Amino acid sequence: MRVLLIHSDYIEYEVKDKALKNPELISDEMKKGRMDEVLVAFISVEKVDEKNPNEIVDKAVEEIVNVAKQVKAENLFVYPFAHLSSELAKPSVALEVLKKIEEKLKEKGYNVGRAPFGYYKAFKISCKGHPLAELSRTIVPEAAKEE
Ligand SMILES: Nc1ncnc2c1ncn2[C@@H]1O[C@H](CO)[C@@H](NC(=O)[C@@H](N)CO)[C@H]1O
Repeated sequence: MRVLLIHSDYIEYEVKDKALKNPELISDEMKKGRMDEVLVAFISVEKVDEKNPNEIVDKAVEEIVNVAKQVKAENLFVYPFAHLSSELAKPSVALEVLKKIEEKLKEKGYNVGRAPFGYYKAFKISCKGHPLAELSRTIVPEAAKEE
């Protein structure tokens, strides 16, 4: 999994078109969204993550929470982003992983938003620009490390 973390004044998105034949079913209210004072996690779920999706979810949650504590962010935003890797997991696995990350972050007490999966989206983001405002993480299942 590849994660790009941007500590932002805000992020806003607008769904434009389907990018998959069967994108996530969404309500009209999910077609646009905005979150302020937010740590945004752009996430590419990778093929190697299919070896142990649950482990990847837990590791990603741990990494995101670590950064959230450092930058004192209480609002988190999970953004499906298929552009951080050339070896993507299949959409069915990726969506489940992203939903579980959202769920577990909420269980830890954060306000969590998530952009719809499987769409082309316009988005605007305002990076805060401090030294920890732009970070990236590569997360790999233990099983893959032994190969
Ligand atoms: N392995 C994966 N990890 C994360 N997101 C993934 C994915 N496979 C599919 N998606 C979602 O489907 C859209 C088309 O690839 C993706 N759309 C995007 O990445 C938008 N930024 C528009 O390009 C994304 O919503």
